[in-house]
Amino acid sequence: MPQPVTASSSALILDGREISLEQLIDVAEGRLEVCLSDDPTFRARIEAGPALLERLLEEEGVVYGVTTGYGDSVTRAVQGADDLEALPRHLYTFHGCGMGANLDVVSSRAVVMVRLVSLCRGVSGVSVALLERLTWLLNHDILPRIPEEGSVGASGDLTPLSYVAAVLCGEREVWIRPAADQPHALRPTAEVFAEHGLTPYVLRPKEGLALMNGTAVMTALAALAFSRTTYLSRLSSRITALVVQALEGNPYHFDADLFAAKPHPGQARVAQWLRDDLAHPAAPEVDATPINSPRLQDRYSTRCAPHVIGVVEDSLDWWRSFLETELNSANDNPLIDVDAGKILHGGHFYGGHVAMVMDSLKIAVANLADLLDRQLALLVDSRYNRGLPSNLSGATPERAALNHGYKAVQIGASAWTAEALKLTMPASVFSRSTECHNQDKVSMGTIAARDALRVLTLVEQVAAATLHAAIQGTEQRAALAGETGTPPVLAAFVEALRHDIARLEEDRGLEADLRLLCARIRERHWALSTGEANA
Ligand SMILES: N[C@@H](Cc1ccc(O)cc1)C(=O)O
Repeated sequence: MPQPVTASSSALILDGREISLEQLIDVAEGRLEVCLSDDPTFRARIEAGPALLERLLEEEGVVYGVTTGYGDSVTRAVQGADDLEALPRHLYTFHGCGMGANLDVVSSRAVVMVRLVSLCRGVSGVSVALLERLTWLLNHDILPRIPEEGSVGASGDLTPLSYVAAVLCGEREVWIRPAADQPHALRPTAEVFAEHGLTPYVLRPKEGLALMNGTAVMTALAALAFSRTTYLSRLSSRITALVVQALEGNPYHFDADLFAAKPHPGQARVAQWLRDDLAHPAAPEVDATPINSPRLQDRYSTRCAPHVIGVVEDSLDWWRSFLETELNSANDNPLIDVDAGKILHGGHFYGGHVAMVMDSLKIAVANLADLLDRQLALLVDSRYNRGLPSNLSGATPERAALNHGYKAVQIGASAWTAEALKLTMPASVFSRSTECHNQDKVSMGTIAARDALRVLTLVEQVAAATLHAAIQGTEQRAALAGETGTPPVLAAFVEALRHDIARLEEDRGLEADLRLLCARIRERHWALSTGEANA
């Protein structure tokens, strides 16, 4: 029996209470351990579920998935102690048909954590021993290998979650670090358990369904996508400020009075960030000279940036609300309501809310790529960039003919943007009737979440490309404008970036720079809020 980790200040105590998306991400990214509460009330509440089931079985009651076949096979009775014990084993076994790439280690951790949080609600009929096994996996950083394809997102994520159930029972493979300083590698679960003196877990009636018949994979992936989106949205605002600065754009497009007239709060927040970054608090009054700005109106990719990025910012609250409700819900079937003394048969494994969040998030995020790609197009084109070199080449005038600066980077950004936009097709509208028409309306939430993550990767690449060019453009503008110079927040940011990437003078391949910038974005390297120091 694995020993529970004792609570330490850095451990998140799980006792059936709600957790936030941020806490989930901290666990997934390995910053936070979890600890199952030893509060007797919590443990008694959990144990009451399997006890009620046992009682029902003794009285020969009928419970879906415990004394019946699964799904459409509900009409087949399963009887006899041996068959009742074998049933959950069959469930994960016949679902062992996952395909596609394996989820990475962070995603696998998130999946295990999301399932654990849900089962801790105490209405899924699992034992404390099963919760302890899941906790043990997380704290030993031993994680199931989970192939990412094969879920229709209602009946939850049956096939990918079968890999969690099978691992608890000592089967299939786990990710484990060979040594503390080495990356995770795959090994047979049985071998790893033997080394830890851990016997395979034997699932009790209903525990297979409780583990698999829920939305943990899509919710875990969605939480990771949400987290990446919050940073990308803020970074897109910073990049926009650099582009406005490099293009000598009109900073008064972000005036506070202007945004008070159309007061979407997230959009107003982006305008505020732009005002702070550009150090332009307010537009001048009409009788001041010069009127407003030498260029009255910029193109939409800068003038309307708060309106594009604002859609992301204003959606964060409802995305969070859907995802946190799903994360903290019991989403399997049937539920065991001990207080009411009821077995409740329903369809909480239907991941429609996650699907909706992911379909809309990927559309809003792909629009960030489109915005940044248009900004990059203005930067590199000497017809629009107000005196900056063609393709922002940093070469000396004598070598200008030979050098092509950001030409290929811009072509790359166009390709990544097109690919991101192409992936915005909603997944949730592609329901298929399946499993002999028992699952005749499904959510496709897991596909939506996987799409969203791919879109995010592409948009982060576009952000890296535009950022690289934008700091080059900002420096070139400063050189042209002389002492009027770069606003302090932007100057500090450019300086921080110059620790990582050199100015582009003579042509050079920028793959390594772009990969480094993408990694920096993923690790939220720069503190972007006004007033915070840059990393
Ligand atoms: N979620 C299904 C159960 C199910 C489980 C496994 C399956 O292979 C199919 C269906 C239901 O409750 O109706």
